[in-house]
Amino acid sequence: MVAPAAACRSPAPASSLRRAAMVVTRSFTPLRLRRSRRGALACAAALTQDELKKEAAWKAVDYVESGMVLGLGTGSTAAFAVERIGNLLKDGTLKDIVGVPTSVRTYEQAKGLGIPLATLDEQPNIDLAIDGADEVDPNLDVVKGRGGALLREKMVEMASKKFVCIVDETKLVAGLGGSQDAMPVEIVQFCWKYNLQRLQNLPEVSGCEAKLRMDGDKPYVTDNSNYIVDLYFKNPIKDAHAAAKAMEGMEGIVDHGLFLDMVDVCIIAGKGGVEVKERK
Ligand SMILES: O=C[C@H](O)[C@H](O)[C@H](O)COP(=O)(O)O
Repeated sequence: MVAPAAACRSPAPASSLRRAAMVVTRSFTPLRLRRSRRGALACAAALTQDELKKEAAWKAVDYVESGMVLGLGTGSTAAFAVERIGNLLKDGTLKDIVGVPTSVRTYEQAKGLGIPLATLDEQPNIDLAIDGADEVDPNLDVVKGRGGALLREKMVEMASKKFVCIVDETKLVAGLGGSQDAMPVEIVQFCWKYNLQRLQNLPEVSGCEAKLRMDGDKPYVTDNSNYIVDLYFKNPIKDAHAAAKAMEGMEGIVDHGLFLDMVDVCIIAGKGGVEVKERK
């Protein structure tokens, strides 16, 4: 089942960007590990962050149907979804899946699991993308890219009819930038200091500290041969749409980790259970 080209998302019109998304909680499922009331308490308390990530990932795979073209996300949460898809293909529950990986890492994992793969050039119309996030705000706008895969993720997820984001509850923030951890920006290598300075001084992200991401004693290089500047905020970004627009207008900035108006469904696994939130 391949989505028609018209079904792929296009950037939201400027007028709708500042409107708060309507987000509804569609369902709340107690954790799968709960078997009895007594057991439930014991299990929930014992769940690690990785187990919560797996809960969210497995729930997202319920959206996968045979015949779909899938965007395969990157990161520790998405890896659980990729593994699950591989296993369901192996045991015959799923058939005729084609995966479009969002990083070399995910390509290697999916290939190892025997998932048939294609590039975005070969499969530009994706039915469903499943991926993790670093921060999720109440509108289901997210920060992505702490694993360095933001550019390919954004390309694949923009080309997807539906984007299901999977997180554990530690990723929830009141406003993007609020975790006081990195908001990544992918930049060209050429004169990177010039762009780092410009990012640091950009009024729309005022007050941030910009740092070149390192890999040991060398700059970190993305799958696309670019560098990453991580922006650290003391307070949440005031207007994420304005910040995104400002960065998109800068020469040498390839892309940024603000994924706005993109997530259709967010699956959040917490100690109490798994919550499914939908953007309407
Ligand atoms: O570049 C990495 C991706 O955007 C990841 O989806 C994101 O960093 C979340 O990763 P994790 O699931 O490992 O927390």
